[in-house]
Amino acid sequence: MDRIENTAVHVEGLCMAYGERTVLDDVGFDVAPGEVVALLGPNGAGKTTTVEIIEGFRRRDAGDVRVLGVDPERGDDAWRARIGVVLQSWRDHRRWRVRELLGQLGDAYRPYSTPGTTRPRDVDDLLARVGLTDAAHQRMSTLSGGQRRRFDVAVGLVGRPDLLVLDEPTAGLDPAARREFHELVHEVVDHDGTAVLLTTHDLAEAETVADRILLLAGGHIVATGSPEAVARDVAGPSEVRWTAGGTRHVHSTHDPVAFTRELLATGDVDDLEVVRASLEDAYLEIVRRHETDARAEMEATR
Ligand SMILES: Nc1ncnc2c1ncn2[C@@H]1O[C@H](COP(=O)(O)OP(=O)(O)OP(=O)(O)O)[C@@H](O)[C@H]1O
Repeated sequence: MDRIENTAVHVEGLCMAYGERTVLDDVGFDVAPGEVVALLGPNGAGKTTTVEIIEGFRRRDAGDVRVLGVDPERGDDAWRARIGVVLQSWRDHRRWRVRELLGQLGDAYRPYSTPGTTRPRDVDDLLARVGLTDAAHQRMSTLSGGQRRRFDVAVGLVGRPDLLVLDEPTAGLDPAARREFHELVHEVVDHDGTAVLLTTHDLAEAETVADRILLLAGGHIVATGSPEAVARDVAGPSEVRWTAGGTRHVHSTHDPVAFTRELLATGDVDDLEVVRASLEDAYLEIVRRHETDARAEMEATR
């Protein structure tokens, strides 16, 4: 029990259907404090459904879910104050000005300050961190899509959450804003020990920010591990490419470190490159395998 109490998110045997359509079938995973976990999967795989259940916005059909030790269906305001949420689309408060609205939303967290955790975060500092200082006095209705997304991330962080749940946080952000967001995630994790659960379709993003990925397909978690481990296990060997005496060589290996060490010991290498299997290769392969299996199962039951 202690293990579950100390886990930021604990999900076990989670099932969810919309009418006849089963979306989640016996899903289980944990997120530890200070861990960044990316939930991946094709369109309609059930990522948003999963995060909405965790946020307490959607009732599940079955399974055990604990978020910061509490069942989200029974979470009170003090529990909610410890969770930062960035939804897929949040289009309201058009007439408010940016700084004013963030300050107002932040004030709701004030009663939940503790001796070790000052709530809310300083609004001007947060606006600077998400790149909205220059837009601080603009009305919400005048923000661009990307600025609006930066604001959404600020809303998720303003209460200095113990758990931050983000649904496609960087959709619509330009590459610079995307990189700033990744740095911000690393900072809140390192500084505050925040646990982060995010959904994304951007596999490079998952590789950059996540300690661990969960790949959801056909209602199940079909792969889990560090991005490197999943890529290595599924997508096959790495390629070592090198030049020696003016000649190019290529060798496929599951252990590029050992191979490279031996190669360098020969002393005859002018140029060296290791091309690892990418998470994208692994993702496409897992989803393809899963879809083939699901089709075969459907045909067998006809
Ligand atoms: N309120 C609802 N009522 C009925 N069906 C729903 C509802 N919400 C989601 N669904 C269906 O459940 C499935 C999973 O949807 P969900 O939004 O959780 O997937 P997702 O993995 O987040 O997809 P995407 O990557 O497209 O955002 C989809 O087939 C969707 O059409």
